[in-house]
Amino acid sequence: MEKQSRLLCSELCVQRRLYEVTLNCAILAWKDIQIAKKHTGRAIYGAVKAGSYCVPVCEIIAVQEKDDDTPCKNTGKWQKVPQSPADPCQHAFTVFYVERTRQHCWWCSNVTFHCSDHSLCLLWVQTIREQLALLTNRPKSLLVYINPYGGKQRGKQIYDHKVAPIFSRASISTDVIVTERANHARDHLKTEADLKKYDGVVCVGGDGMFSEIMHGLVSRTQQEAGVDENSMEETLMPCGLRIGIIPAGSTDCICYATVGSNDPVTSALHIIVGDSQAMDICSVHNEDRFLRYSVSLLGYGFYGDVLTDSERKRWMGPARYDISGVKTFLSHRYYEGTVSFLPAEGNLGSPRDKMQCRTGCSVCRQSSSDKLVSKNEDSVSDAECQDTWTVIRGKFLAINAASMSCACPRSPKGLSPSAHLADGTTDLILVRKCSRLDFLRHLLRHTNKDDQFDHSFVEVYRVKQFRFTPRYQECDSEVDLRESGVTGKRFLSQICREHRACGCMPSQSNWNCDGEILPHTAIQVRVHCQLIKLFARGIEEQQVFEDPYAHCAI
Ligand SMILES: Nc1ncnc2c1ncn2[C@@H]1O[C@H](COP(=O)(O)OP(=O)(O)OP(=O)(O)O)[C@@H](O)[C@H]1O
Repeated sequence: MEKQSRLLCSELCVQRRLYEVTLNCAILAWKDIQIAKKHTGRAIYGAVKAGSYCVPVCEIIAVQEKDDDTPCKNTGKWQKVPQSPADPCQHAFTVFYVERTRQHCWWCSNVTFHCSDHSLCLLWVQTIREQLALLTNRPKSLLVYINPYGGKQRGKQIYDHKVAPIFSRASISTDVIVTERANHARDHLKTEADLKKYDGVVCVGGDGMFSEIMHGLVSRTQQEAGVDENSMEETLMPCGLRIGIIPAGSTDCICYATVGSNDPVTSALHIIVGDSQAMDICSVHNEDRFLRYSVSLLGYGFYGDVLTDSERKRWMGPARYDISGVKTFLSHRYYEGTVSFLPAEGNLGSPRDKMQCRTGCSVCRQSSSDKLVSKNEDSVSDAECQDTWTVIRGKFLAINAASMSCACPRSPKGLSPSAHLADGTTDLILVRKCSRLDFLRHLLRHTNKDDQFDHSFVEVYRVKQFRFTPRYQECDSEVDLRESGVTGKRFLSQICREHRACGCMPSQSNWNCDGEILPHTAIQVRVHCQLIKLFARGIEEQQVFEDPYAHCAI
């Protein structure tokens, strides 16, 4: 058997009749190693037909020596390669790798190489393992929280059947905690978890569960760094551990917007290959009190009302959002108040830029970090920008701040298609009072390709900070000056100026903060650039999926 040791390269190449494993230090080539049939699907078949095939070794998940006495049971579809007496292939190893399928989904595929020489097989296995061990961005130990009640209550089942076997295949050790109550994961992360033991934290659940994990991790990091979360002026400390999301909720918006699908296996594979996607976080304060963090949508008016109504209909399951949506649309309520904001620098683009990348593909991430560098070089501190605050007063059907596209299966482009995950900004969308028909036209554009901002009653700004004060609280401050008694103050603050005679309650909505209702309507919001990292890579461009050479990662 001829062994060759040449070239430096990080690829495993398969060529027509000569199969070569090309790893970091050597190409090992043997003519008698065969791909075990074309049973793993069109990727390998296409590769053999096309004549050559190369993709980075970094998307190999694992390699396993195959015990020839045990028939391969991986998918149930596998057949052992028939062995002829003239060509006995008694030894084999299986490479597990990422295969891209449709709609941004990944699949764990495998291919088995057969060889007559046992020591050769072992050398391949050992060399591939050594190369995998060099990939230090891959997690080896994870802390997993499962919400057994999220979505259709299948979180535990999804983890046990779809995710745990691939983690184990990739030799990732896990500590699993099945939550027993709301905020169990957040509190555990904040106070008890021994985070030094782990390379990442994984949540199995929906957006609410992700929010718990994110709050726990961000708060813990600030505590350890001695940062006061109640102060709007403090610069928050970025978290060291990455977060993985295994989708098992009702909407799974954050997973969808960062990975491109809500498929648990795809998310597990992104965790295994050690992807990293930075993400901005908005802190929300009411005066000097920290309320919550937000990563996706802060919505007052329409989206606040939909959430408030849907919370009363939890028993309906995911259908509650549709019913509450229709009800809220028909009620057509508008709210008065003042929005003030600090616009982002011009080089960070505009929400009306043509959509290029929804979430930060590698190209976009690069350009974004370039912009961030230039921003730092300019040293434009928030303090220097204080005098550029813009103030808008009016009657609004909706005030939305989208820190990411908020794309989901219902709205494939999302609320703000060009919003970037990690550029330190949020897109502030103001929908002014308009007719029901106009508002319907605007809402429908979330579901098609038309420009949803192209209406006279819609304004959109890319901002770094914003504040909202509802009209009745503006009255409040005026009343404060005149009233000295606390009781009187509280009473009058509830009464709308125009309706003093009738004493009716002023019209007010709630803020929907990533699916949670905030207890205050007057809020101050500040975007913190790249505060956390996810095990994700943004939505890959479609060509990656359409390229026949990119279907498999070996
Ligand atoms: N063991 C538990 N019992 C009850 N509630 C829990 C438990 N664990 C977590 N929770 C809470 O359940 C809420 C909803 O969970 P989750 O986000 O996983 O599902 P969902 O609401 O169906 O999905 P989505 O948020 O994507 O719409 C979260 O806010 C979380 O705090």
